[in-house]
Amino acid sequence: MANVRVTMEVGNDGVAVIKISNPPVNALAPIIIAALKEKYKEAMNRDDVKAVVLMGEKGRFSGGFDINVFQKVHKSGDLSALPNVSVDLVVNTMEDGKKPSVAAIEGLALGGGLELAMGCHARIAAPKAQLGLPELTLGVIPGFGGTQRLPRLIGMKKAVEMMLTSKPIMSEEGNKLGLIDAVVPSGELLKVARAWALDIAEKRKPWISSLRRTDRLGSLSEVREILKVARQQAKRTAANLPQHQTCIDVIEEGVVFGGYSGVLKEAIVFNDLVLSNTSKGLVHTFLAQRAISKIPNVTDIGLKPRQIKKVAVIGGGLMGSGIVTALLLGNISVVLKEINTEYLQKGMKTIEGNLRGLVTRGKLTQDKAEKALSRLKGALDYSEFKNVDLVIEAVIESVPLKQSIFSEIEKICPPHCILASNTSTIDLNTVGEKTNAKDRIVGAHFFSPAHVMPLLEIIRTNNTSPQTILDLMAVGKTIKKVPVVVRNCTGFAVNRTFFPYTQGAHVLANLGVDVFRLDRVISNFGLPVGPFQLQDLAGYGVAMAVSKEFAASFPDRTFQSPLVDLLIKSGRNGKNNGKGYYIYEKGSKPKPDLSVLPIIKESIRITNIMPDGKPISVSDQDILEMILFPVVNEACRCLDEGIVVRASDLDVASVLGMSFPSYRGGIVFWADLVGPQHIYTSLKKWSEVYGSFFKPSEFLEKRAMKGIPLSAPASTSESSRSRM
Ligand SMILES: C[C@H](O)CC(=O)SCCNC(=O)CCNC(=O)[C@H](O)C(C)(C)COP(=O)(O)OP(=O)(O)OC[C@H]1O[C@@H](n2cnc3c(N)ncnc32)[C@H](O)[C@@H]1OP(=O)(O)O
Repeated sequence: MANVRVTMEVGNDGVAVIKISNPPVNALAPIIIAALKEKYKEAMNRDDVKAVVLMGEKGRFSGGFDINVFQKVHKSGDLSALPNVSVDLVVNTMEDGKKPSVAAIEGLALGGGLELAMGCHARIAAPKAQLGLPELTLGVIPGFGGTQRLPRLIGMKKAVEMMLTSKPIMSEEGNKLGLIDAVVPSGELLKVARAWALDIAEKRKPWISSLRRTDRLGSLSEVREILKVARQQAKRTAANLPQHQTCIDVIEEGVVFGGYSGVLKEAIVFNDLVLSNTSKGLVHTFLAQRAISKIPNVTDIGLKPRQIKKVAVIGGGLMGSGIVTALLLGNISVVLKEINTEYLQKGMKTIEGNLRGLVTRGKLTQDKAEKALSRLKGALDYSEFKNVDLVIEAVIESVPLKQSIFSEIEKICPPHCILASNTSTIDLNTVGEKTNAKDRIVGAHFFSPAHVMPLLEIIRTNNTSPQTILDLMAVGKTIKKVPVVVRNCTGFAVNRTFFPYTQGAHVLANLGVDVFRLDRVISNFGLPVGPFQLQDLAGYGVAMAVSKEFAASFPDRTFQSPLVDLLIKSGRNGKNNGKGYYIYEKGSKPKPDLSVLPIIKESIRITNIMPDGKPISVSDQDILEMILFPVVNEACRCLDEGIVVRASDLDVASVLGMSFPSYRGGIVFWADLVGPQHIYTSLKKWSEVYGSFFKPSEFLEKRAMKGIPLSAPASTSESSRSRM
C-alpha cells in the first residue's frame, strides 16, 4: 500500500504540488480522498503556500472514484463507505478555499477525476488526455458536482451529450470547448500549471469558480428545450435505465435553483442510484470484464505472450472473412487460404466489403482500410504457411475435413505455430485427434459478424498448453476482443448456456403462446431481439445444425420442435430470403408475418403438448422466467463442470456473446438477484407439468436448498466434479 498515497511538495515559488498515487489509474479510493483533504488543509494553512497544483502520478490524472468501493456498498448495502467529497472536499476545501488550485492533467481525467479538476480554478492538459464523465455506464451519475460544473464550463448541449453517452473527449477538443484552459506539451505541463496557479493567486489571471458561472448555460427556455430532447432520446435508447432521466433532472435542478442546490440534489440521488440493481449489474460487468483475463496456471506462472506476426485463416466464408477482417484491423498480416479462385475472390470481396462498411459508418478512415488490405494475401495452397505463427481454421463443420486439414497443417507450419479451429460445435479433441500437436490445438470461437462482435471464446482441451492459451489471449486483445477461456464441451460456454433460450421459446410457442408476444417480452427485458427474430437473423440452417448437436449430447433436455423444419418446407429462410416469422424488406423494420400462424398451428398439432388441447395462460413475467430460467439451469451445469474459471466469466460471455443486458450484470449475476430458490422451485413445478426440459440441475438444487448464491466459488466437496 506504500504506493497508494497523496504527496505534497512545496516549491520555492510557493506552489504546493499535490500528487495522487494509486496505480494503475490513480483511482480515488477513500484513503486517497482522506489524504487529499489533509494535504489541501495543510496547503491552505501554510504561509509559504500561495497556490496549489493538483496532478496524478505516472502520467495519469485520475480514472475517477474507486469502483471497488461501489461493489463493497452493493454487497453490504451500507452507504457509509462513500466519503463526503462533493461538498466537503470539492466545494468547501478546493473551490471555495482561500488559495487557488490548478489541475495539471495528463493521460486521463475520468469521472470523479475530471470532477476534481473542474473544482480547480483552471485546467492545463497535456495533448491527447482523455476527459469524460462515464458514470452512467456504472448506473450512477457524476457525484462530485460534475452534473453542475460541466454545463457551466462547456455549455448545456455538449455537456448533456458527454454525460448521457459517457463518451470521453480529448484535451484538444476540451480546450476548444472551454473545459481546458491550455494544452501544452507533456514536458512543460507542470511548469505551466505552476505559473498559472501563481498568476491566479497574484490576480494576473481570473480566479474562476466553475459552480458560480452562468455565462455558458444559455436561457432557461433554451436549457429546457435541450433537456426535453435529451429526455426523449434517453427514453428510446435507455428505456430500462433510471440514471439517464435522473441525471437530466439533477442538471435541471441546478439551472433552476442554482449550482449549489444542484450539487446537493446530485449527492442525494447519487446515493439512491448506487443502491439500484442497475448499478449493481453495471459495476459487476465492469469488474467481471477485468477479472476474465486472469487465468490460474496460465497468466500467473511467469509466461510472456509470444509475438504473433503472421496468421493464416483457412476458409473465406462469412466467419473466415470476418476473422480475417478483425486480424487485419489489429495490424496483423494474414494469409487467407481457399480451395479455388472463385471462393478466394468471394472471400476477398467480403473482407473488402467489411472494411468499406466500417469506412462508410465513420469507424475507420479510408487510409487505414487500405493499409489493412495491404496486409492481406490470398493463397490456394499451403506454401505461405511455412512461417505463420497461428492458423485459424474456419471451414464447414465437417469432422473428416477438419481432421485432414489439421494433420496437413501440422506438417507444414513451424513447430511453434498455434493450430486453432473456429468450430462452434465439434469436440476439439476430435479435431486434433490425428495430430501429434495436441498441446497447440485450441478453439478460437468468434461470434458473427466476427469483425464486430467483441467476444472471443478460447477453448482449451486437457492437452492445450498454457503458452498456447496465453498467446491466443494476447491476439484476442490485439484485435480488441474480450477473450474468455473455457473448457471443451458441446456448445462450449456461450452456445451451451443459451441453447435452452431458443428451446424454451419453442416450448412456449408449442404451448400456444404467441411468438410475437414472446419476442416482445424478451426485448422489453433488454435483449436486442427476441428468440424468434434471432433465429430469423441467424438463419434456419444454423438452428437445425445446432439443435441436432444438442439433441445428441443432451437428449434429456432437448425439446424437439418441428417448427423450423416446417418453416423451411414452406419456403421461409428467415432474413436470408426476407421471409421468416417476420417479413424483412430493405429500408423498413421487420414486420410480424401473420401468415406464419398456420405453420405454428401445425407445429402445435404435431407436438400436442398443450394441456387439454388449449393454449396455456401466462403472464409476461411467466414468459420471461420460462425462457430464462432454463438458461440459468444450463449455466449451473457449466459451473458445476468447471467449463468456465469463475461464474462472472459466464456473465461477461452472456453480455458480449448473447447481448444479455449488461445492466442486469450477466446471466448468473441476474439469477442471484432473482434468487436461486425461486428459480429452482419454478423449474421444478414446470418440469412436473411440462416435462424434463425444465428439470432443475443438481447444482441449482443444492445451492437453492443451502441458500448459497450460484456465483459463489465451488466448495472443496463440490469441486470434485469440476474439471478446472
Ligand atoms: C463520484 C464519481 O462521479 C463516481 C466515479 O468517478 S465512478 C468512476 C468513473 N470512472 C470510470 O468509469 C473509468 C473506469 N475505467 C476505465 O474506463 C478504464 O479502466 C480506463 C480507461 C481508466 C483504463 O483503461 P485500460 O488502460 O484499458 O485499463 P483497464 O484494464 O480498464 O484498467 C486497469 C486496472 O485499473 C482498474 N480501474 C480502472 N478504473 C478504475 C476505477 N475508477 N476504480 C478502481 N479501479 C479502476 C481496473 O479494474 C483494472 O484493474 P486490474 O488491473 O486489477 O484488472
